[in-house]
Amino acid sequence: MTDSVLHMDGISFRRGKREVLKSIDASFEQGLFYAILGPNGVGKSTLVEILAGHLEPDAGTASLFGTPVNKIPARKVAQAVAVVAQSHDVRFAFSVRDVVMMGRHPHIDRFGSPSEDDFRLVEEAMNVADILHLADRPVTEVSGGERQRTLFARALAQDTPVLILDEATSNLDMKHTLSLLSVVKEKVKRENRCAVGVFQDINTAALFCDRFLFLKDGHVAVSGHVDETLTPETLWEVFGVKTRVMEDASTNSRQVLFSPGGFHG
Ligand SMILES: Nc1ncnc2c1ncn2[C@@H]1O[C@H](COP(=O)(O)OP(=O)(O)OP(=O)(O)O)[C@@H](O)[C@H]1O
Repeated sequence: MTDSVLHMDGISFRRGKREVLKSIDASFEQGLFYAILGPNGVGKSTLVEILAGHLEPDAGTASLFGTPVNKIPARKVAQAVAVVAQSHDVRFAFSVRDVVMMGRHPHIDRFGSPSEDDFRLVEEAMNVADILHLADRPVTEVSGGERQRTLFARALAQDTPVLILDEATSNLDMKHTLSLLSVVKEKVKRENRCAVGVFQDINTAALFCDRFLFLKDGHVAVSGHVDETLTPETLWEVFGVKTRVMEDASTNSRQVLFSPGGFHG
């Protein structure tokens, strides 16, 4: 047993005949922002869905604050873990404000109404996600990126110690990607929270995350500090792409250069 916020112990998960995750061990601690990376279909979303308690592993245990997630009532899990997934499954025409208020539901008594604090957190989250001007619009009638920011705001309003981002910024413009991930990073550092994000864009992940976890063939291929793991060797091993990795002094972060034909040498 560890004192990690989230812990995966021997997690395996099967989709049909294919074993997607094969005995994965991983720990996620407070005060750190983790990036999960790897090729399409490798199991990144599956892994975070197991962490969030949305999927039951075939073997192994996912724990939240030392207790198996599947032994914790869903409402308690929702008080501790907020998830921002990609926004295509929003089907009902709730207003943007009502969707953000849904983030407060795990904290409001079943027959109670939102308190002043709930309303304040909702307004703050909408402000951070830059959607105050959309508050009364049906969420089905805003753009894909605006809907994504609504789901981001909902998770921020949920105000949990753990935040899981599943390609949460993939369809956001640069400005909103930078501002929302800055807010997440600040919460992780100032408020000692834990964030775990699935990213396709390695350079965005490198700007904000402290630790990388690369998946390949159902296993954790490489994991650790960004400075130690974000190397041309790792990117070749995991993605089969030749790259250059540069140290950017102004942001103090590593950035990857890609070339269509690959770099040689
Ligand atoms: N609902 C589902 N039913 C059956 N198989 C699924 C389902 N969702 C995903 N899979 C399969 O499980 C495997 C892992 O999918 P997952 O979505 O976790 O991968 P990922 O690494 O997040 O991929 P991507 O980078 O493409 O988003 C893939 O082979 C995928 O085809």
